[in-house]
Amino acid sequence: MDGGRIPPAARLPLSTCPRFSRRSSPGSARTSPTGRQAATSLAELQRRAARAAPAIDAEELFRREDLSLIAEVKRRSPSKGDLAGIPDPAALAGAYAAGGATAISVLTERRRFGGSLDDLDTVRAAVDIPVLRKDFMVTDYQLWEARAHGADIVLLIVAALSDVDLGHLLRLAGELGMTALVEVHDEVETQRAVDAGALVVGVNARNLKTLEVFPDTFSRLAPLIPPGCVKVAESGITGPSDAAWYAGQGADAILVGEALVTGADPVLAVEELLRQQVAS
Ligand SMILES: O=P(O)(O)OC[C@@H](O)[C@@H](O)c1c[nH]c2ccccc12
Repeated sequence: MDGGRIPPAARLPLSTCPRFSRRSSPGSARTSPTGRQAATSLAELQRRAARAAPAIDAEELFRREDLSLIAEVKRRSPSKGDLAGIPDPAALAGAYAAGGATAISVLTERRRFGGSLDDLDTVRAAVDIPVLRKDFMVTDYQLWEARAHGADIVLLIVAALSDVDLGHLLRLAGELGMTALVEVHDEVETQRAVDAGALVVGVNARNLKTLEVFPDTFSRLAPLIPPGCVKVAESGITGPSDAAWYAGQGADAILVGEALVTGADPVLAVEELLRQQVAS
């Protein structure tokens, strides 16, 4: 796949995916993928990736724990607007790690989520657990960029990718030593993820079109995911009882953003999520 090629946009609503938005945002040339690509060549990123510390094997860590927690650094979301200022992403990530999080997810998309690659750098420098670059990853360039900035995990959203591109990016992530969290929303996407060879499948309970959360999505799709895969429940997890419920439904990991960035004490919140009792 050509690093600069724009994939079919039709499957993801424009409101959710900034890359496909028709509105141009002033002053974004440096922060948009094409702007960054003009400033830093792929060859330069590849040199930086070669110098970066090797990626941590997050997939293996997810398999080791009863329930792993991926704790998210997220300032804003399209569904909720402003969530938290997060003036010190390093401190927040450090708190998550101190509470026992298995990995940290960092939103790097700017316009809708208020994130940046600077946030990724800051968090990477602050913690020694795996870091997920959370963005709409559709090109080789973005994967190399993630690795050059020290990411261990990348998000691949099935709804945003053709089968060919999904398979290609999954392979490239593996070649770069990174774990791919392959995100699905329905039965068809789950089958596509499995067919592509995904080993870590994230079930996002948030409907991409309406942005509503449907917690039953995980229990509906989990049986379609082969037992050898790591199953991650994503979105709308508000506290320990939700964590317990997902653990009881067979989730190996949960991904939590809003509840952690809006809470008072992130160390305690992470500890409580992980102390959950599996609901019988
Ligand atoms: O803040 P929540 O409801 O706990 O959700 C976290 C995470 O699942 C959500 O941020 C997310 C899941 N998939 C995404 C894709 C892009 C941006 C964000 C996301």
